[in-house]
Amino acid sequence: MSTRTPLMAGNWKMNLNHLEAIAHTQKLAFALSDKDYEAVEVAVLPPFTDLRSVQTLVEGDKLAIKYGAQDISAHDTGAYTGEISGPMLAKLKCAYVAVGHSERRQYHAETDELVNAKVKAAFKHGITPILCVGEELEVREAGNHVSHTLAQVEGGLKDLPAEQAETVVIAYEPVWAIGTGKVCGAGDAQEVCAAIRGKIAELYSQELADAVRIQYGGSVKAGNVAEIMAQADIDGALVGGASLDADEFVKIVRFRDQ
Ligand SMILES: O=C[C@H](O)COP(=O)(O)O
Repeated sequence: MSTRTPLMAGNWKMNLNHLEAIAHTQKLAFALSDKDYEAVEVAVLPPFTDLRSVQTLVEGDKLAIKYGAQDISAHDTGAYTGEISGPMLAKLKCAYVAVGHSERRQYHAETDELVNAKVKAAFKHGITPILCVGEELEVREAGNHVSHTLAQVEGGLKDLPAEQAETVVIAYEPVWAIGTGKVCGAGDAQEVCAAIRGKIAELYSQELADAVRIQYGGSVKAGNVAEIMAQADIDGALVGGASLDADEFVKIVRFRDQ
């Protein structure tokens, strides 16, 4: 297990309307205690339409839960119908934003170049990007998963100054393990996460790479989180489906008890 503070983030994807978001966040807040927040940073990534409600709840009740968005526009303002900008997310005091999630890459044809622009847009507005990377099944079967993922890391971090790179969060999510119930073996996940840290060391320095948090994502549940978190280069989880069940997500946050 690493010495970096773990980040457990629930990516709700396109689930929960704003009323459900309030109820869900309240349930998490009720279950989690100071002891949990001392050991783990907890974040939720609701849909855009829920963010104001979650912000109101978190600020009103002074909750320690962090929140963020699932995507960000590369542009600050302008004629970009349907997009949500960094200044808008900053105004909602988002701490995090997922960038380059495989579902954005797959369904919205996001390239490494666009993902890099979004990473920079997040930092420009004081929001920490969670840069998502990972290979499709055919890439893994061809044995190219490490080089594929490292190219995404390099593309996503291109021209990023060291003071920003050291605070970025990387989420390694093998696409074939997302929402499928197929978990990447903890050792296999560790292999790629260690390679990601090595790539960051090559791009910046070992000291900087040692500070970066790398999450694993892909069918994380209470039943497998302890083994995943036992790996030296895994510093948290980006949780999809299981984060929609408050009791399950709390168990994931309490991975040391599982
Ligand atoms: O962002 C989260 C990941 O895509 C993982 O989703 P999952 O936990 O439903 O497999």
